[in-house]
Amino acid sequence: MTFYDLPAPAKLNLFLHVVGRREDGYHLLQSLFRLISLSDSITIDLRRDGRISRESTLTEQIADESDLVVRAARAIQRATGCVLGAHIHVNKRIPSGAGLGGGSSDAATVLLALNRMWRTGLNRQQLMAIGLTLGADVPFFLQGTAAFVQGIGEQIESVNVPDISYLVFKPDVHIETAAVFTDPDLTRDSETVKITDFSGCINFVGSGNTVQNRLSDGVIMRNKTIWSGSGFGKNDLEAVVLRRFAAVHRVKSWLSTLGVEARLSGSGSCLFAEADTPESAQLASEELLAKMQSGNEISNFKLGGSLKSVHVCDGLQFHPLKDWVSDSLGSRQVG
Ligand SMILES: C[C@](O)(CO)[C@H](O)COP(=O)(O)OP(=O)(O)OC[C@H]1O[C@@H](n2ccc(N)nc2=O)[C@H](O)[C@@H]1O
Ligand SMILES: Nc1ncnc2c1ncn2[C@@H]1O[C@H](COP(=O)(O)OP(=O)(O)OP(=O)(O)O)[C@@H](O)[C@H]1O
Repeated sequence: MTFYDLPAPAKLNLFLHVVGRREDGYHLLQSLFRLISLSDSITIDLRRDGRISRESTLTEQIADESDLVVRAARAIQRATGCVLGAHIHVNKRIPSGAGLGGGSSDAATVLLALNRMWRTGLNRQQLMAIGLTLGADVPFFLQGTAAFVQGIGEQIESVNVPDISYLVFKPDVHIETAAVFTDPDLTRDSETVKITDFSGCINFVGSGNTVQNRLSDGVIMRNKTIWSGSGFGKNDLEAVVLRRFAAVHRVKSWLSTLGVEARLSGSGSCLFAEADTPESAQLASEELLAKMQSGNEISNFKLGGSLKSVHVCDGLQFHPLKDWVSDSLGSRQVG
């Protein structure tokens, strides 16, 4: 049996506030997560010998036991006592060390797929409990919709987000999440917010009542993002990342000189900006890439080689495999 080309979509953190720190050093967050169409693709073959093997196009060399897809498969075997195995092939498209949650999303897709392939019968809550042992973002991917996420990733409330598109800018640097969270200058005491504090901003965009502007140099972008337009939200990790990683700083400044206010996702290195439609996102990306290639010096500022890639993607309302697991409780005991 083979499951072909299963999607593992990336996420963006539309805002990310650090509101405290636990005794074990982990930080308490409040973040609005959404899924985007930039996805890895995973193919899984059933193995009857119980072994878990993998191949991956991830350029970074990591041991099998560190790969989140292997860890996810072993975790579900352990939790259910399943004696079946799998060969997992991961085609990476989501940049890693980028704040897009690619590894966590791969793990979530493997949990959803193996639960079905092996007929282990776990429900969503049970998969989410296993997912949290693998990474803080895994439960979000298993929940499968945009969400207000609190704690270190375990408190998840579904929220409505508008159908808009995104440009995701990948600076030429890989960032380790731990390096950002341990920085002494990190803001750790942002005020806590409630869903009602920001839901108005989301509906404002969803109603089509948006601020869009053709900039004088021809780049069609939302001039005021929903967040800067409303003055709501920020990414508390961004100041540390901009100070420590020159490539991110350069890309952010270059975009800013073009009137594009991009924001960091997660602990970076990716920055994102919003566009009203897929067409305006595509057009903006082409215009920005043309500017980059022309090597223009804009406002006395050089981009240099700091921008590695630009991804045009759509916001997703649902994880494509959301319905692969039941929400009903008590279908199987874990342990
Ligand atoms: C910041 C986010 O990108 C938001 O989506 C994620 O929560 C990060 O999740 P992740 O990449 O899975 O991070 P992990 O591999 O769990 O954590 C790496 C390291 O970052 C720090 N860390 C991570 C998450 C968190 N809430 N507080 C932390 O202090 C810890 O030092 C941890 O050892
Ligand atoms: N399947 C995988 N795909 C990508 N990275 C993986 C995978 N398994 C393990 N890793 C390890 O996890 C590290 C970070 O992965 P990933 O790119 O998913 O996180 P990130 O970009 O920091 O996103 P976030 O912090 O938002 O979760 C990688 O550098 C790699 O060492």
